[in-house]
Amino acid sequence: MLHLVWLKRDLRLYDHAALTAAISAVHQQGGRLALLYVIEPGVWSQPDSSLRQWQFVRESLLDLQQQLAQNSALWSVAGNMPDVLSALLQQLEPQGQSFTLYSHEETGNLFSYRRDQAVRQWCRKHQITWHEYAQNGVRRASRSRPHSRDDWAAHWAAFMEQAQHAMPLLSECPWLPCPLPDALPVTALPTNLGYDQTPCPGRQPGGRSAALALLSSFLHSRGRFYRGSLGSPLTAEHHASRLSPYLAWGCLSVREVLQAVRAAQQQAPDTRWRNSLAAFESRLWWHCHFIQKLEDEPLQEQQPLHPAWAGVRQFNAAWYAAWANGQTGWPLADACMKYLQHYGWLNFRMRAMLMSLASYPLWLPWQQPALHLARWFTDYEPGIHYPQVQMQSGTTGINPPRMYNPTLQAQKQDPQGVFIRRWLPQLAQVPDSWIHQPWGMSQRLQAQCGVTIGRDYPAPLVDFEQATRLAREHIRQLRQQPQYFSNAADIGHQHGSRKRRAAASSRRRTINPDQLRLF
Ligand SMILES: Cc1cc2nc3c(=O)[nH]c(=O)nc-3n(C[C@H](O)[C@H](O)[C@H](O)COP(=O)(O)OP(=O)(O)OC[C@H]3O[C@@H](n4cnc5c(N)ncnc54)[C@H](O)[C@@H]3O)c2cc1C
Repeated sequence: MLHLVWLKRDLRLYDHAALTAAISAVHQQGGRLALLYVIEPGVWSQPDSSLRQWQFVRESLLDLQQQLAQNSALWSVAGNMPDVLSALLQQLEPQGQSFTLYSHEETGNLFSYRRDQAVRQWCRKHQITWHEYAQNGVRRASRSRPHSRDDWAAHWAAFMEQAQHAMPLLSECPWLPCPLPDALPVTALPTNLGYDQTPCPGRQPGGRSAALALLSSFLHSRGRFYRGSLGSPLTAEHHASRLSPYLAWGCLSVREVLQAVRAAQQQAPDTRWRNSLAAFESRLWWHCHFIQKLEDEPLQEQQPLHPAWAGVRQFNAAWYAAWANGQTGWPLADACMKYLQHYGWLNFRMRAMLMSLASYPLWLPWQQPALHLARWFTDYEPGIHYPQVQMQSGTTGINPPRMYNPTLQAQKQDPQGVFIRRWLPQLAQVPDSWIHQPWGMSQRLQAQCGVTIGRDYPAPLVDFEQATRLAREHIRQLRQQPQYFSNAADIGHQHGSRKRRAAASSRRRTINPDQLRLF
């Protein structure tokens, strides 16, 4: 019997529930072990995939290969997962052999959701057992345990307190060399997969070794200034943990990071440091809280959570292209888009601002902007991404709309225009007093600074005040639909965090309409 561990978004060996279970089955039942990574053309041709994500995954696999003992078996095979499994069974059956499949549960995009359904069907048809394990605080509903958010926080806390799975003694495992003729050594993996091929010269390197170094630098030095540094793209670059791609692709487990943070908190030399680490810990709770939303409603990738929002906004190809290429005329937004293109990462507040600008003043449907950001995020995590996108574009019905004013944000987060000038060199000579609103400069001043607005740098696509007034009016009308607030109450009941206990008790009956009118 072969015990086959299918690696997906869990590119590590440590704290790996599926690997631990497979090894324990080998010890108890006998048989051999292998790790499988499938390069699925379906995954890498999805419009949310990109070269930068693939490069990160490829580096993570190379790093993982280095951690394996010499004789161990990491198979990498290209193909659709059910076809790969069929080919494997064909090789094993003539020798009277079969296999058991082990993996983590994945809350991925709709493609991976349907792929997993196909794999489940395939396993049933061929009488192959597939064991799946949770890898974070997300809870999968089943017939015996229907979805409920009521005791979710307790479930999350219990999962995070469990002991981590130890690093297995790999040299003692009986590995099975790959019997599939078209398997590739990890060193020969393709180099250029992904739908979007935009280069990303500042991308974070993939792999657990890089992840551990980053975690250590965060816990022991950078993390001290975490709190208070997250809003500005200038400070967040250094003091945010930057662990997101390593969590998204599973080079680190959320549990190991959380337990490391708690240990560091015990030793933190001062209150500032302790508070920063506590703030960081709360983000790890959000991580799972958001992924749970997509787990419970996979169609969120395509449809608004609140049905009243379906088909409300109009696509404007020229405005979308300007937004996606950093040509909106709002300097901080454009600088952020250039920065994201270069680094594959952006701090939370600026992600929220970009999404909000697409959704309110530009009134674009969220789906295209969501795909654009997904492709450019090396840390693309569907379970965080789509619920965040829907939250920032107001389509959940349960979050008050946040219309980030790009000029006010720029004045606050980049008061001297250091970030703006770095990413928009055509504005390098613009004085501080105009750097956040260069369209207001006189012709003479423009000539003095060597920039012509409308030629070297665009004027804003729309007047922000006017456009957001219109957006508010659209929203006001939507909320007059008879079912609007009762639908919102149901959504709150299904996806709400239950963090505010007092509000939670009445949530089933109604959501306070005033809360939704706060903007
Ligand atoms: C429109 C939009 C899309 C987003 N898409 C993604 C995505 O695809 N992948 C992704 O990892 N994050 C996403 N985020 C959340 C957040 O912006 C990033 O997690 C964060 O900027 C990553 O940087 P960091 O690791 O330094 O974060 P830190 O502040 O150091 O946080 C540590 C970890 O906590 C989690 N986390 C932090 N903030 C949030 C949050 N607001 N919601 C949920 N989890 C959070 C992440 O796993 C993060 O790595 C999105 C936010 C917005 C507004």
